[in-house]
Amino acid sequence: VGGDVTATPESDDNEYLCPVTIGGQTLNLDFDSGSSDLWVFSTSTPSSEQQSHTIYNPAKSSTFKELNGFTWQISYGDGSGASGTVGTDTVTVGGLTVKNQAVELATAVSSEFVTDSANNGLLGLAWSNLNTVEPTQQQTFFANAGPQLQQNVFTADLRHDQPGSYDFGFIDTSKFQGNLNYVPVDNSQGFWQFTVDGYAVGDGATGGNSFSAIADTGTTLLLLDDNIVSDYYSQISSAQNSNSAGGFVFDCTEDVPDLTLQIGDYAAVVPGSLLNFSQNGDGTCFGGIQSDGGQGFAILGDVFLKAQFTVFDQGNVQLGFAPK
Ligand SMILES: O=C(CCCl)NNC1=[NH+]CCN1
Repeated sequence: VGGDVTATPESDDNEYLCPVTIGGQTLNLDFDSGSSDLWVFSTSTPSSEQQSHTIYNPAKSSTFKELNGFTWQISYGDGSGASGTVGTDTVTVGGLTVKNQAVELATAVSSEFVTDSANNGLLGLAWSNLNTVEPTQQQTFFANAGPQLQQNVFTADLRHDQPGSYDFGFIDTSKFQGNLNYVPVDNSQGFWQFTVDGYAVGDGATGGNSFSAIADTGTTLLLLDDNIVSDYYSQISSAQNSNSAGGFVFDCTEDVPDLTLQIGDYAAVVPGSLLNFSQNGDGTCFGGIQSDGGQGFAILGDVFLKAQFTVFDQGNVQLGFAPK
């Protein structure tokens, strides 16, 4: 048994939304390999915060069960957050069904979520030890689905300004070129965390120290150590770190170099076209590479993942990458 679901980018590829059916009700959720809670806008969300969101109504689901007294509270790397209560229901993603899946109902959401009306919640795809439900931590959809999958994997094929897909339980070899390159994952912090062995800017030599990174579909950009960020933007003459823009910007007319991350034997190339991320409206453009804020690991978000086909292998605790 497996599932294939379309991942549709919001404007500027800010995030990717996928249809999920919960107790017969379909909502578009942000699939997030950097967190492990499945939460939704619901009838428990204050009406002032519901705005034009699609909400889940547990009272209309014949399979919903309240987990009495259970709560959750999450904060994300970008400072956004949400909290609420918990129940279980039948959850279906691309034809793959999990019964008695923990579904977290938002009773409070931060402004980033209120104003993002296309996003009706998140489906966490990191490891279950990151789940925030108390008093009893809950399993992710992918962890619960594992036993019924032919291969205990899910894959991500995110694309620039066009629909991509997530597949659960199988690897579609038509979605990538050549062979998959696997690296071991350290899931002790709950992330899809692995080691990057070096980097190169443009057609320069590969150098630098090895560093830790997480594969995170829930983060928009490619967040790296400040030294690498400075080295990269030193190659773009008009680049500057703009407080008002919130990061590095450069003239939109500039030729933007590729970035290559050396992952074991695999040279993961992120083309310059993806690194000129968005227009600021004043002739400057916002870079797809920005600082990771010095938190000790890099965050390889959608800007990186758009350039690779990625296998999240729960069975063997490893990640696989291939060009597309
Ligand atoms: O929170 C993180 C970073 C973990 Cl280090 N990624 N997931 C996410 N979801 C919404 C915004 N960001």
